[in-house]
Amino acid sequence: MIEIKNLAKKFAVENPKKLSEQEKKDPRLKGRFFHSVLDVSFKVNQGEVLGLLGPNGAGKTTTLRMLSTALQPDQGSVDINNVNVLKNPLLARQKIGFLSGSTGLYGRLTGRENIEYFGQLHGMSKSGIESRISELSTMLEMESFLDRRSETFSTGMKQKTSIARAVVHNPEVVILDEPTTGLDIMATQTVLDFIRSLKKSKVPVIFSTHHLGEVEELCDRVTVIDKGISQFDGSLQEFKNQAQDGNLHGAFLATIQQGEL
Ligand SMILES: Nc1ncnc2c1ncn2[C@@H]1O[C@H](COP(=O)(O)OP(=O)(O)OP(=O)(O)O)[C@@H](O)[C@H]1O
Repeated sequence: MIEIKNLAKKFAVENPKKLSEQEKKDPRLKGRFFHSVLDVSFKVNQGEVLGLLGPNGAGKTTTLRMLSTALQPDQGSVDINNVNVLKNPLLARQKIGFLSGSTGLYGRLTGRENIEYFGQLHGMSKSGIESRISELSTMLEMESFLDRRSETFSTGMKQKTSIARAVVHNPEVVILDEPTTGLDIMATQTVLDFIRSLKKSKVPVIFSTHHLGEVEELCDRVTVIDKGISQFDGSLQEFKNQAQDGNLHGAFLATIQQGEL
């Protein structure tokens, strides 16, 4: 189980002129600081998949980066199976598999070598890494390109390799930042099937997305972040109930409108 309580993160604004017009009008801009995340809380149980939704700039990536310990929160707590992971980032990295939107692969290494390298960083044995790569390459349909240099990869091949690399150490929780962005229909389906298989093996998954179809297909729980605040956190059915006709687009818009009242 992973529980996030009252996370907050602000960034110093180095050059106010560089802010977008939208950010200049955003109530989260207070003096020299932009409060990207003000108050985000949610919870995912064993074997549940949580979809993190929100408009552009809502604070989803900042939240996920705090969960993965890439960013230190100003406030709040992250517990995985009742262990406060923020107090122990090394333990957190063992427990969490994180796919960030911007992780680059080492172009001169093959797909396999990229994944192996991360397995080594996690202290896995050679044979453990080998059998895990074989398992992941089947699940993510990577066999045909696994031994090619990753600089030659398509977007889909890169993404599959990045996902395999993120979960090579069999993490207790998997966090994916927009895992299907830029992927074609086949690659998207493979990634969604992979999330489904994590769910089957009871690994909680948190993923951000702008695709409501993916939420309908996969998610048990939904959290909607708007302007740095979790405006909704509940089951998929509770989320659907936000709209009179149970339509996810309607539920999303109703949640955002409620937050603006
Ligand atoms: N390092 C930083 N310094 C200053 N501002 C930042 C920093 N990182 C994020 N922000 C700002 O915080 C806000 C939230 O950004 P974030 O990337 O978390 O949004 P998001 O919900 O993931 O958006 P999207 O759906 O567009 O990916 C944005 O206005 C962004 O410009």
